Amino acid sequence: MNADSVVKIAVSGAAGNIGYALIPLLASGYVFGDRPVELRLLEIPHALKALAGIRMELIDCAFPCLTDVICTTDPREAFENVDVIVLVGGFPRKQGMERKDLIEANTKIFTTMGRAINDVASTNVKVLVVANPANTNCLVALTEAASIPSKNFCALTYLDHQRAKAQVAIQLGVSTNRIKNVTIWGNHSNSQFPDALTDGYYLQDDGEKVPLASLLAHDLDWATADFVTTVQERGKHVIEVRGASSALSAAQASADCIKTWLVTGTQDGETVSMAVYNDEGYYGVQKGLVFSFPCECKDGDWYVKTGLSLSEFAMEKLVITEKELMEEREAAKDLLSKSARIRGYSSAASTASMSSSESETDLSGQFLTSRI
Ligand SMILES: NC(=O)c1ccc[n+]([C@@H]2O[C@H](COP(=O)([O-])OP(=O)(O)OC[C@H]3O[C@@H](n4cnc5c(N)ncnc54)[C@H](O)[C@@H]3O)[C@@H](O)[C@H]2O)c1
Repeated sequence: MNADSVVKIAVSGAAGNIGYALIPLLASGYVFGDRPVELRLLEIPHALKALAGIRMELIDCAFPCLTDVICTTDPREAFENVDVIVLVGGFPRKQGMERKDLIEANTKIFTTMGRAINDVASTNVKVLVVANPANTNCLVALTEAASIPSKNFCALTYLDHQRAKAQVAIQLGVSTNRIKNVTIWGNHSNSQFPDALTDGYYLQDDGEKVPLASLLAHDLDWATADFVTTVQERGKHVIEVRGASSALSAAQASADCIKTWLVTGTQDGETVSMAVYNDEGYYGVQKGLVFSFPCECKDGDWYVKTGLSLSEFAMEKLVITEKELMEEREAAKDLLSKSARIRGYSSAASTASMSSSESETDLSGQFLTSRI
């Protein structure tokens, strides 16, 4: 990205709870500094009126860097030649809904998103998937966007990463920003493995890195049990207490993920958790899954940190979350089988490709373009 040019950012699900909290972070300069920003806000037709209201509020904020706000129900208009796409819009889990039904509904949406990205986005576009099931939605989108490098995609586990840092900081009675290199492994779901012990450290004033494994040596029961379940179930707990999902922290984590990935990079020796396409079989995890790993970011790219030595306990946890992701991929694959350009995944139907006109009807033809 050219540091002076307008940064064009598309946000799907922009009128939803996370969208409402995320958009000001993108428009205010929090992520991209004083670079001019153009926003393309994508929604489904019934949310278009609410979106028009958000556009009014954005105008009223008088953000100095915000050059334009385009509201649309057409993913092609939203994604054309943008630099960044944040996919927040998805089909919500309803009471009594099976996980496979959730995957089915979202696979349709993310098939459409992926194809639109493929058809109109620049090959340099960077895509962050927030909507759940985030890892598998990301896999579907990058599979369909075959002309865009898979390295340009990631799914959000940065919120889980921040939750893990905060829990360790509370346990040790220290400030959160001193806790580095905790890792969320695997899926953004209850099967994830929040790991403080493998690479985590406490950064002292003098720059010395004290391993969390030694600081928590007398607290291993906590680090391998309570800590893990607290982070895994934090989203559910917030809903119970707040009566609504964790939109504020999810928006903040989305903004911080984009900023670290695309603007600042990680500090030397530091990692953040990002769910990325595993084309290398990192840590023995099956190739072809979008899996959360410890990542370093530099010059707009992520790199999985390799060479960490995982305990037997950690390996067992990785297998659990890997299995869930394989099941999700299997469920999505059945739906993708008509188009199925599944990267790293052999499918008998993988050669038959659906045309983009077919794909538009996939989402019940509900998109209509409307530039407000
Ligand atoms: N990865 C994470 O860490 C994380 C954390 C919290 C929430 N989430 C997920 O983020 C998603 C959004 O959460 P929310 O609280 O904002 O939900 P929300 O229901 O308030 O908003 C979702 C918005 O998406 C829109 N939408 C639905 N289908 C769309 C489509 N095909 N195209 C464009 N927009 C569409 C809806 O109209 C709605 O405005 C959910 O899937 C949620 O589970 C992820």
